Amino acid sequence: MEATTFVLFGATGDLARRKIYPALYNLYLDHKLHHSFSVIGLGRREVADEAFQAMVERSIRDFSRREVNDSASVRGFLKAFRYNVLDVGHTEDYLKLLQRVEQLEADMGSSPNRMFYLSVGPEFFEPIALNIKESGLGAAKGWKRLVIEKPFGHDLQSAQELNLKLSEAFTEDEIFRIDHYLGKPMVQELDVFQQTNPVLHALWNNRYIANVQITAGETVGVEERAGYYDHVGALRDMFQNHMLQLLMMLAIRLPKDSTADEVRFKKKEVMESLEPLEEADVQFNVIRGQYTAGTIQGKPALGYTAEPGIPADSQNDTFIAARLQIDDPFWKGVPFYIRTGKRMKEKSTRIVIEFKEPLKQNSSAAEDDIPNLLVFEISPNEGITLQLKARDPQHKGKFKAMHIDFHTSSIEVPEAYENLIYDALHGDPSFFAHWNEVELSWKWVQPILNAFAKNSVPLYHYAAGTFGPAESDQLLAENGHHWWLDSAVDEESELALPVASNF
Ligand SMILES: NC(=O)C1=CN([C@@H]2O[C@H](COP(=O)(O)OP(=O)(O)OC[C@H]3O[C@@H](n4cnc5c(N)ncnc54)[C@H](OP(=O)(O)O)[C@@H]3O)[C@@H](O)[C@H]2O)C=CC1
Ligand SMILES: O=C1O[C@H](COP(=O)(O)O)[C@@H](O)[C@H](O)[C@H]1O
Repeated sequence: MEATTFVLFGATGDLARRKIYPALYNLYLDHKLHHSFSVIGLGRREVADEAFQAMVERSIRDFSRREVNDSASVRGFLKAFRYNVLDVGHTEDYLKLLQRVEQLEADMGSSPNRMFYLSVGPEFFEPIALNIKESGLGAAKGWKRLVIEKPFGHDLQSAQELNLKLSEAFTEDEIFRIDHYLGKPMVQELDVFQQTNPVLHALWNNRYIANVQITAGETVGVEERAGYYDHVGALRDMFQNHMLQLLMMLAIRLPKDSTADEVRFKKKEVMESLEPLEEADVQFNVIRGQYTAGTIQGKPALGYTAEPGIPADSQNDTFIAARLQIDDPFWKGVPFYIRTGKRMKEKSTRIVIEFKEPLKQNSSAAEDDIPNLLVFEISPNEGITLQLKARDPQHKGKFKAMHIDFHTSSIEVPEAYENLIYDALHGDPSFFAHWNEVELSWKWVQPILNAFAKNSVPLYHYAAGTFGPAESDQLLAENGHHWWLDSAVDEESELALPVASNF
């Protein structure tokens, strides 16, 4: 890794405190940062370097996955941090920043490699990129990179406009669009499992797979983000980016040791093969939901429209489930079911692959209740479970579920932001969203946005603490399928996902 100046816009914000500083600290502890690595934090408020370092220290104490108890390490880490006042719209602030960056590079004797991280509201992405160009901050001899947070646009047109503007200041190779789901370790493993394991490689197609189910359930509601969330909804907040990225990562078929370019090319192919949804067909393939009052883990939860800051007549989607089809030789005929929602029964992101059962049509209904599944637990717990249908030795003629399990402990596993920041520092774009993917995702989602905007799709309600509206079950039932493992939290179920002993 080369010496780098990490220029952080939005250094006093929530994301920086909760994710970016803890990630940098863990990279530092793992000796994954260059000894000349330095950070210049930016924001409008006046903060002295020492006060900024104290803020960073608080953040790592509050949010690092590892205990912070070695004061020498903490001091060594904090030495890298400085702060400058910068208002996004003030061109003179960029010139002051340039002076400071150049001075720092000269003091450190390091090459002018600059990573600009935009941890600010999306309305600032464009002016910042253009000011970086015009101030000369982006004109040094070393490399420059732009790391940009979501949301990347509000719809297809705004995303295209934003991309055009950014490309005036940065080339595609220099833009690293963060989708933090791509940084989750289990997501980064998906292509490896499929490429390197001959069993999985052989089964990864429509001959053996009946359907794929991708769920990202959250127990939280809108929290303090009512203003943002009510204009965005589950479709833009989670589905267009994180959920479609999970679909791409699962569906790509890669040769061994693929390059970043190959990964991105294959992901683009998946998106191009996704059967488009006409606006008139949205109602048949997409379920729009909104939570009402309910109970989550024994605690009462307000309904969405009773949340502070949400209009009483809001039609916003807090849940979405969709049925998608990939029209390529590997996946044709395999439905991909995707759902995500707030205020659901459990916090869990997982992918469930249900295998076909050749003899199913001849078997009894009871036997049909035990499918052969491969489950990738992505977060907050991480693991893989293979559920096999087995004979029940205690009940002759009956079957039961047998589980083969692997789980990891969250302390050992790097946080998504550690992986992503490390990759961006190394210039590895494999786990960042290429513009092609982002544009194709918006294209696929646009008819749904249109249908929602016209209210031509029903808004179904679900009680907080459930798995979403009953209509989402119906969506799968139409194809003879069933959301598996919803019953994982139901102790009486035979399909209970075993709790890993080493968590
Ligand atoms: N928070 C999260 O968990 C996540 C956030 N994101 C994205 O990350 C980005 C940042 O989010 P978050 O940290 O929550 O936002 P916050 O509102 O907490 O922080 C915003 C930051 O921007 C700075 N800022 C605001 N206005 C200006 C301005 N005119 N000039 C310079 N700096 C300014 C603020 O500093 P000051 O007030 O000192 O100017 C502050 O540091 C957003 O794009 C968000 O969508 C993405 C995923 C998760
Ligand atoms: O990007 C977002 O993701 C979080 C969920 O992330 P996770 O890593 O906890 O699964 C979601 O709460 C938020 O609304 C969304 O903007």
